[in-house]
Amino acid sequence: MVTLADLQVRSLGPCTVPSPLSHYVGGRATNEYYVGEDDRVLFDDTVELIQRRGLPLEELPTFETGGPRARLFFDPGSVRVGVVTCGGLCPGLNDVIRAIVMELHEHYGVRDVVGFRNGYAGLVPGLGLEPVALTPDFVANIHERGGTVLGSSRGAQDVGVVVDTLQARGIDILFVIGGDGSMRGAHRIAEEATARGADIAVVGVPKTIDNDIPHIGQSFGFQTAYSRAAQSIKAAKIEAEASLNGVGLVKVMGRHAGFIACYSALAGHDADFVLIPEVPFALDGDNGLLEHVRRKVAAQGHAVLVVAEGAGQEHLPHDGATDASGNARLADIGRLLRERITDDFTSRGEEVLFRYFDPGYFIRSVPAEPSDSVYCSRLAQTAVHAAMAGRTDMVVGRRRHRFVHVPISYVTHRPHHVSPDGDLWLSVLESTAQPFDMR
Ligand SMILES: Nc1ncnc2c1ncn2[C@@H]1O[C@H](COP(=O)(O)OP(=O)(O)OP(=O)(O)O)[C@@H](O)[C@H]1O
Ligand SMILES: O=P(O)(O)OC[C@H]1O[C@](O)(CO)[C@@H](O)[C@@H]1O
Repeated sequence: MVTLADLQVRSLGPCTVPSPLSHYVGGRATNEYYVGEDDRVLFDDTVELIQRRGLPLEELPTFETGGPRARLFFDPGSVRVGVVTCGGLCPGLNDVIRAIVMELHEHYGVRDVVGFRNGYAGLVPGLGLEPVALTPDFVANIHERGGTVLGSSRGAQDVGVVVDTLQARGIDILFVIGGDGSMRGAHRIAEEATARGADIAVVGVPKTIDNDIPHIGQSFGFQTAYSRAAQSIKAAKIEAEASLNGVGLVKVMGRHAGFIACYSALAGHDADFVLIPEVPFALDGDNGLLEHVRRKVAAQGHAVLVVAEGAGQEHLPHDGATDASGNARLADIGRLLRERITDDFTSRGEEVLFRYFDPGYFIRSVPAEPSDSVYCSRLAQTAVHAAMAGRTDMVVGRRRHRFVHVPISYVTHRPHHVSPDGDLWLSVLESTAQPFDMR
């Protein structure tokens, strides 16, 4: 008998290795084309990586190609599917939910899909969070709204209890839409299911507006988020320009990575300073930020700063506080900069008009823009194809225009960072290092 274990993604290993896919339950999707069962993608950046490390050519890592398989592991007529969204919000969550439901319904004829409410908490009995039936009617217009119709949450859940619930409800496939924490949770659920001998496919669609997930190209919702942040920067510019000695500061999200700050600044060319977690900066002294801001205002009459929330943490006291999921609570760099810049001008007897913008929750709660919407749908479709073909413990991603299957462990190690020197290749190397070292 074929089990999920026979069908798993093996992204590490020689590209000549025969596919592990050799037995199937049967069935066909109603798609017009099928991905060859052995199709794998070899990316040139990984070739370069391996060559730099001096590893033999036959160990090149490959990624399984995403797309519909001709033969399925689950019977569309009887498969039961669950969907859950966890962690912080992100534009496009509803698009992903909608596309999962529609793909299952339209292309596979799957009728039994439920949404677990408020993240993994919805898989814990006794909290009054009954799953909701996800039908085409229910999801028809949800993409027009920001947020997630399923709700979300942070905080720890017992993986044993979660798998108990999946088994009790007869769930065969669980789609997890969430960030790195959610993917760690998904991995543990997949492991626990395997340990119990339960054929439950767990497939992730990675999410974060911070865009710091390695191996998947840009994360969905990021483009919408930075486009909106760019509007705040534009507003800061207009306010600062119109004032005598105007200083505009825009604080955006980005705990560990400054992608939103950088891309939103690049989108409008209105920012004079962009501060990101990847680049420490001095506040005081001749080469400190305060002096640079003062000079910029003296030269052009105003200045605009964009700061990612994780930047400049070295200048702030930390109390070790964490959120419900154990993520460190950052100290407020925006407030510190407002105080220090204002004090700096005042202490010199100079006037300053400071305008502070924090579009954080606004930019992540809006509906996805069209390009993100399309991307969400394609990720969701890839996830459905993978799950129906019996893949588990994996996420979907788009690397260099190809939709691929990526083992979860690839995306939970070493977040992707802005490469301050512009060396994208090196940042790929960094984000790739951990999985390779694990071999
Ligand atoms: N290390 C972990 N092991 C198992 N499960 C985890 C782990 N970390 C988080 N989770 C689960 O994933 C859920 C979401 O995690 P978290 O709050 O860190 O958000 P996230 O998925 O990282 O998204 P975001 O990018 O918005 O922070 C938690 O509620 C928890 O159930
Ligand atoms: O306030 P919340 O909901 O915990 O989320 C904030 C965090 O979520 C993120 O957007 C990641 O999803 C971080 O940049 C940010 O610090």
